[in-house]
Amino acid sequence: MEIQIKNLAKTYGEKKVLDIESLNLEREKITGIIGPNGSGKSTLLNIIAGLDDKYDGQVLYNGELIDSDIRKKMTLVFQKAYLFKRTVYKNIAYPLEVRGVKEEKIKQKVLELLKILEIEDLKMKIGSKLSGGETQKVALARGLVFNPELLLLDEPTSNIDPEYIEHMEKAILKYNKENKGTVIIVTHNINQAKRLCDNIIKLERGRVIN
Ligand SMILES: Nc1ncnc2c1ncn2[C@@H]1O[C@H](COP(=O)(O)OP(=O)(O)OP(=O)(O)O)[C@@H](O)[C@H]1O
Repeated sequence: MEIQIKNLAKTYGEKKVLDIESLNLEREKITGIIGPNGSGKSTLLNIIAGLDDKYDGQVLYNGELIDSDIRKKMTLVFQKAYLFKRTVYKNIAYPLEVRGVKEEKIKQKVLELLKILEIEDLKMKIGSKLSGGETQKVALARGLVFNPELLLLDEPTSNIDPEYIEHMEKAILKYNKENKGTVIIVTHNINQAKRLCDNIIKLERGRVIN
């Protein structure tokens, strides 16, 4: 899938926080969005995710306006994810449950992700009681579990210790290569952007800088 943005403008009160004439986010690629605090990165991610429709211009998903059917094909992993007050297993299983996937298949997928991300020890812990870093690991697993067409990541490793970041990056790359999943990742870590991304977009005061 690909995202096409045309004449996108977003304002809060008097302030224009996004002003993008034209931008294409390529299918099956990993695109990084970088830029200083307040440059509009999260705002752009929310708009692409279909969580914010108060803007001018067009944001198209494979040439179509984003509606509830399209929203089901993608997921946004927030920097501070909200996990349910149930086990980590159940949290990760949730996107598959709501899509009516059979119990056996759910089990297989959840166990696979717990293994890939090396978080098997968290399996029976309660999601809402995890640390910030643990929460980010589980949130990534929950995002990956249903093989979305588009995975949107908002600073997914901001609370992760340096040694573990590699596991998360590997999981993202595996999903991108094996499932042809498209990824858009907001990161402040320029080295991470270089390691992961096919394309890097820089925002400054809501505009794309080349
Ligand atoms: N709900 C809101 N109401 C008013 N202004 C907002 C709101 N949300 C964001 N903004 C403003 O929009 C601008 C862009 O914010 P955004 O969160 O997209 O930046 P960002 O690039 O993701 O920043 P950071 O790197 O700090 O996470 C900022 O100036 C911010 O203050």
